[in-house]
Amino acid sequence: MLEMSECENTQTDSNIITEEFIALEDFSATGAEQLSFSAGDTLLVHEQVCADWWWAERSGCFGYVPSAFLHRRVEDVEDAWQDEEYFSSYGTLKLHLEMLSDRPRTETYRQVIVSNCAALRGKVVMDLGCGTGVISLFCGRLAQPAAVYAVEASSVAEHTEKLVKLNRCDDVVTVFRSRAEDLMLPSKVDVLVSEWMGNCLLVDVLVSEWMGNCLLFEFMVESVLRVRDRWLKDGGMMWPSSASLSLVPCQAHADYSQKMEFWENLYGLDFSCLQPVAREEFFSKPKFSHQLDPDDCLSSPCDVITLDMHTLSVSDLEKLRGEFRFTIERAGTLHGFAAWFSTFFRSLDEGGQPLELNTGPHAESTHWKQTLFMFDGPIGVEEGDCVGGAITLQRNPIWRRHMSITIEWRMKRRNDTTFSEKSSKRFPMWR
Ligand SMILES: NC(=[NH2+])NCCC[C@H]1O[C@@H](n2cnc3c(N)ncnc32)[C@H](O)[C@@H]1O
Repeated sequence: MLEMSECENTQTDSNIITEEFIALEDFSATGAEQLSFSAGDTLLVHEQVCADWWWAERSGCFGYVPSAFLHRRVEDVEDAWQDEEYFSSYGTLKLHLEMLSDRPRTETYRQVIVSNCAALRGKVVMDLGCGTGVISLFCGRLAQPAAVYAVEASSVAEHTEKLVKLNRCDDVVTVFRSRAEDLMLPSKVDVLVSEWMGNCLLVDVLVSEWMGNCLLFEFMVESVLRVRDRWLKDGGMMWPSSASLSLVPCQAHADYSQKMEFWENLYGLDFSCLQPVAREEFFSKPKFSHQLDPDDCLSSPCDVITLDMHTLSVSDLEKLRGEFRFTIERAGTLHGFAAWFSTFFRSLDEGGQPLELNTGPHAESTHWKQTLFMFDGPIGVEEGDCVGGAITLQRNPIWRRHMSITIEWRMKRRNDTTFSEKSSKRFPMWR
């Protein structure tokens, strides 16, 4: 990032304005003339002194701020939710085929309905984001609810109507083609069931063919919470009832070899000057759908963030932080961390056993697989070493389906008494 001194020599770039901007990320001032701020803060920019540094004000304090951390106010950004692209991606069968083909995922929801079928008798259920309606059909065919509201915003809802009739559930299941937040319903519901989870729990990554194979992100959990607050009866059940993000320090020799070491000797030629470019291109963002080999786990995994879906609030989603402390259980190479999620479904029966969908490396593989966060360089580790730190999921204040994940860590070698300096790496998803 440009230093202040270079900036002051470029007065010609100066541009006097008075415009509000939103901070995308936290910024900690490194000098008295700079102004610190947090993600989501509104800053009043008075002068774009040069391309990289602007003179701004926040709550009566003035200082230089890095322009890269700022974005025009959200109302200037059309469609911060990118709903048109998002829902269009679900209008074709491709993504529904992928989800329905995911046996552990779909079978878990079927098991939830089967094991609660007695308690579901006479209940009103909402299936939020029902897609083709498979969960609603499980309810209609395997239990005797009073009513099932199958809510789907994309055009796949036309097919869902037909599937409900074909499977003789139209006496119980009603399809609403609507964004769930915009619904007007005849009654509140006893159970709100939804399959909203994503690769890093909160954000699912879609390859949008509608948008020319560009990546799109879901952030469906906000819709689930808003609908819960409006339509779930007091004491009603959320399925999943809770969700947790798990993390483990891991090896990734294949990825490091194929993307980094690859350039060292290419047909007898030295391409190693491309390694910094490769690092930026391949390791600066999370690697989704990574199949983590259990033998590449260097420690036992731990749950770093747990969400109680009955009490979690939308504002909690802006920034979620979890701490971790791993003891390395066998010598190896620490290439980074792998993450995945688990969801839990409380029983409607008092004392009934909860059900779990675990998408980790030790469970049957799902379409999400795991997510790999690669460090810039590998770290040799020995049994007994310790890796401590924190993971932060910071939602993008502008692009509401986007977030960034920052991992901070320190190492303590087994014979040392103190931890190393803190290392930190931010992985944007996507802006
Ligand atoms: N686990 C995930 N990563 N996604 C699986 C569920 C996605 C389904 O929910 C629909 N959907 C998503 N958000 C909404 C919403 N707010 N209202 C209605 N349908 C929705 C979406 O169109 C798609 O059919």
